[in-house]
Amino acid sequence: MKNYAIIVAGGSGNRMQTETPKQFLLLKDLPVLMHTLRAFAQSNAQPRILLVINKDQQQYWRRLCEEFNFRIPHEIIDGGSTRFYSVKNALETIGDECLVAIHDAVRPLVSKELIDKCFEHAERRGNVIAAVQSSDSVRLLKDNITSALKRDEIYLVQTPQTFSLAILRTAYQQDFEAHFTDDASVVEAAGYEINIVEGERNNIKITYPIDLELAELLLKD
Ligand SMILES: Nc1ccn([C@@H]2O[C@H](COP(=O)(O)OP(=O)(O)OP(=O)(O)O)[C@@H](O)[C@H]2O)c(=O)n1
Ligand SMILES: C[C@](O)(CO)[C@H](O)COP(=O)(O)O
Repeated sequence: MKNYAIIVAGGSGNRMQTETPKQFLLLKDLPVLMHTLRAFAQSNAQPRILLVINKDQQQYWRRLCEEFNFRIPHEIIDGGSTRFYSVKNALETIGDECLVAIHDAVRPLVSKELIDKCFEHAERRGNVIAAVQSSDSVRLLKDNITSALKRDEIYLVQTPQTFSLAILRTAYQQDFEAHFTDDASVVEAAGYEINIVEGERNNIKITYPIDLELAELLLKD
């Protein structure tokens, strides 16, 4: 069975507050997005890579590929108005039954080992997401009152999130809801139980400027 990877890079990076969207910023002299694609290209799973980028940034990305002599094969898909619609656009281009890993372009430190582990678990169990247990104590704020949660029961969700295409197809037929912040929440709302595998502490999401500085420090030479 063929494997696919949907790399979502259709965001505008409002929280990062840089003129250039964060997925194109340089991380150790290479655009963030190229680190991410390289991890997937180096995995044993060897997925076909579908890269979701906003229409008005596609030309810029092609120019970057020339400038950096970036030759990893990938197909470019138009971005949507939210992450949900970006994923949906990519799913519509996949024909055959397969496993699909969905990954944030802005998690460039993902290892090929984690990518492969997610494909292996999804093959056996239908779906799996990478997540790490909270190392901080956590509290819930509701109706102006805070209460402690049991941190052993709290997982911080990462990507890859890997599913059989059949599950994703069903799930992404739903109407968009604001609480669909990742693929697992979409699939869960369609009635599936979500499986977790241990993610990686290094697999950070570049959201704020400090995350890019951290990624520079964490990236192995
Ligand atoms: N319409 C969108 C919105 C987000 N993403 C992608 O989803 C991932 C996670 O989203 P996030 O970190 O929130 O990125 P942005 O939406 O760019 O950031 P912000 O919310 O700060 O604007 C990113 O790789 C982003 O490019 C996408 O493909 N299409
Ligand atoms: C998919 C995700 O990275 C899992 O942690 C996260 O939900 C994306 O959230 P964002 O608000 O779009 O950054």
